[in-house]
Amino acid sequence: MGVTVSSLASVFTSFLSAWKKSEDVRILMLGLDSAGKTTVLYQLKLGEVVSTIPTIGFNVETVEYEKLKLQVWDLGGQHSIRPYWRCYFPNTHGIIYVIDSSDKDRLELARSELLTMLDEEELKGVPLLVFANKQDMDGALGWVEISDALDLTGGREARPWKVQASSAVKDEGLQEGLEWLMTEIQNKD
Ligand SMILES: Nc1nc2c(ncn2[C@@H]2O[C@H](COP(=O)(O)OP(=O)(O)OP(=O)(O)O)[C@@H](O)[C@H]2O)c(=O)[nH]1
Ligand SMILES: [Mg+2]
Repeated sequence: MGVTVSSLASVFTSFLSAWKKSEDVRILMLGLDSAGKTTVLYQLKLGEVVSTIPTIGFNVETVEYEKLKLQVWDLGGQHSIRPYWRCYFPNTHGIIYVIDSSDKDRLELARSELLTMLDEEELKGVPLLVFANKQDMDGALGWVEISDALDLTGGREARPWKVQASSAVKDEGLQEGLEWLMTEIQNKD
């Protein structure tokens, strides 16, 4: 027999990597209501600021990133809708968590909703990008302060994570954050 186990394995590996390249990457975008998720989604998709209303349910859009098609799910963040976030957890490749950096009163709530979500088995090890959004607003906390407040270091978070300063209305920090997330997702495969 001319076919060895190792040559079979290498054919299988190249098949897998070709398949993965063409496969959609599924990104879940979450955060409290009014954090700016829908604004981020359409800034990424269209390169413009759209006028939004609170999302009831979800928006999903295909965002092109290099040669990949990202399927970005933007879920409504209102209190009554948050219990449904979990329905979207399976098969997630990357998480974007959006925080309104000017909403200091709800930073602790944003943190606890994030930690509850990260405890879910289905999201184990999935890379996490946090947008410290609305940096253009007076009095917004900087990304370092947001990062300290979230306190994601330590054993609890066995996943790659990053806090990125952003302004969805000014299109600042979004591409940088997405680039980091995609590198992590691709390194994981
Ligand atoms: N100043 C400023 N305003 C922003 C920014 N991002 C979003 N907003 C505004 O914040 C408000 C809420 O934005 P949305 O994108 O609808 O928020 P959301 O997170 O989708 O909210 P839900 O759908 O209720 O979960 C809108 O008035 C946006 O224009 C930002 O970076 N800076
Ligand atoms: Mg929305």
